[in-house]
Amino acid sequence: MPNDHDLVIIGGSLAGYQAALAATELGAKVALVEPQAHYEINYHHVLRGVGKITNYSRLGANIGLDYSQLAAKSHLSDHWQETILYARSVAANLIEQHSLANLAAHGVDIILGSGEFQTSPQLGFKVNQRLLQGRIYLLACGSRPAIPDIDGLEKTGYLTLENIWPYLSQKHPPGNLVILGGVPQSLEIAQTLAYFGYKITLICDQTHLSKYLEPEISQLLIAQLEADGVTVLNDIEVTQVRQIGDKKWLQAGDKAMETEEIIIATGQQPNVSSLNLSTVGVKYNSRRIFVNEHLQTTNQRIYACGDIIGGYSLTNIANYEAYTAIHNALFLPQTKINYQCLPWVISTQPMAAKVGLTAAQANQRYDKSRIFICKQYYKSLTTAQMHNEITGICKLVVLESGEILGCSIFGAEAGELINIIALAMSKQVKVNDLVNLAPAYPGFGEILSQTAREWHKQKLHQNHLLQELIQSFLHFRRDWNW
Ligand SMILES: Cc1cc2nc3c(=O)[nH]c(=O)nc-3n(C[C@H](O)[C@H](O)[C@H](O)COP(=O)(O)OP(=O)(O)OC[C@H]3O[C@@H](n4cnc5c(N)ncnc54)[C@H](O)[C@@H]3O)c2cc1C
Ligand SMILES: NC(=O)c1ccc[n+]([C@@H]2O[C@H](COP(=O)([O-])OP(=O)(O)OC[C@H]3O[C@@H](n4cnc5c(N)ncnc54)[C@H](O)[C@@H]3O)[C@@H](O)[C@H]2O)c1
Repeated sequence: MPNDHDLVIIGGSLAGYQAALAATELGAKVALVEPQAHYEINYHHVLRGVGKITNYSRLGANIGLDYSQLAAKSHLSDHWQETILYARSVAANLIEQHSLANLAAHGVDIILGSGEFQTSPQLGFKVNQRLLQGRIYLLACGSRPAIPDIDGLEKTGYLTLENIWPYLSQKHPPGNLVILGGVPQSLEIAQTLAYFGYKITLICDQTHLSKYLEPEISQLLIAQLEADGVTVLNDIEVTQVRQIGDKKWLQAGDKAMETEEIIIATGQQPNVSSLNLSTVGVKYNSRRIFVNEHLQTTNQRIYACGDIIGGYSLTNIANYEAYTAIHNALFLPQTKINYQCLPWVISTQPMAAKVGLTAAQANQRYDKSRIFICKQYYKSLTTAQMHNEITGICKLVVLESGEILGCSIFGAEAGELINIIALAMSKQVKVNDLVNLAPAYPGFGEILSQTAREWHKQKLHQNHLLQELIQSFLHFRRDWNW
């Protein structure tokens, strides 16, 4: 029996949206199933922009400008409601830009609702009494918070990163919050709320905030969060939670603490329960759906992308996976997923950004003697001094051949700079080419060429023969005026 659609996409987030648009533009017949009319926008990026303003007025006051009144007046908690309203208006614009109506206008068959797979009479996805029959299916249904098994937590109640905004938008939100878990979004939200005068305690059960960060960047990030007013308790596990009166009480290591609300941010779990996946032979566990390197699930006609396949819970990664899946689904499943050159950021202020391997990961994969670690600090940059953005570091992990294995940056513009390295890595540009980059001056791009130059220095330092050769050559030219 012929299929009605080339592709049926289940889930209409940004990744599902982009996949539907890309496939339609290629001429495919696409249906998209999504239970909600609007996709969710998180406010914290917009709020952080406003939060920065007080930081600037504080800086003005620090250097003796008559900003003291402004700094005092602009205590942001006084303007919380207005700022939330502003964030909502930005969100509304973004929602309109990525609306399902927009997709429908491009010819995508939009079905509002949630459904399930069935195998009889043939493979299909049943939603609102309608059976969608696609040649290929793409699962992009995302994930939801995974709640840790902590004594008393279910009874006491909690919020998650997904449902905090309606709660925090109330007229008198609580001023004292505990965030449990060090995922990128929890760090960003902790810092943003601290800008607005919230008393935030961030608890993470590991020594470093994340296993993906270079240890020195993790330390700088913790120091920055603390400087912004977040209390960071790392290497501590929360074991018990209780409600006492109108307060919540937590046992974290040997510390007992009281808070008004607990926000859980300890990882995600895939949205799989309602899809009837076992009937169609799609295997999964509590963390993810299993996919091969072409993003096919254990049923070859069903692909998956984004948070539902676990791994990196980030929008840019979900979008990359969506494009790869579309390509494989519509044509031949030949393109392999490769995360090596994909950048990711933690959008704190300043940002932490990374692509490729950390030094520790490189040391596990290669002989240590073949690896060069090049570091440079932001304080060495003219532009960093000019803009008072001197907190920061850039770290490059390079193979002896000059191949760039990875880069981690913490500092101003890190989220943009990392894209240059990601492109360099994907095009196999060597570290030498970064030395010759000649970035605009003054500018933060200088940190890349300065860090790359460290590779030259280290190479030369190691090679005594070359050092002597260069010395003799220069000596010869001086003496012979040649
Ligand atoms: C608070 C928060 C802040 C974040 N901030 C950032 C950030 O700043 N930068 C960044 O890169 N990443 C961020 N992320 C992560 C990012 O949102 C996800 O990695 C990304 O959205 C994953 O895309 P996805 O398509 O897999 O899933 P989702 O975006 O979760 O979308 C899944 C979609 O599927 C739909 N759906 C669910 N169940 C079904 C079903 N049964 N049938 C049909 N449809 C279904 C949902 O309604 C939803 O529209 C943030 C996440 C959170 C929770
Ligand atoms: N963390 C990052 O910097 C980062 C970067 C890129 C991608 N990701 C992706 O984000 C997702 C989650 O990342 P992860 O592997 O770091 O998180 P995870 O799921 O292993 O744990 C989430 C966080 O909560 C903390 N935590 C868990 N239980 C706790 C408890 N009882 N008390 C206190 N803290 C507790 C963990 O230490 C960790 O910081 C993964 O899909 C990962 O691939 C994370």
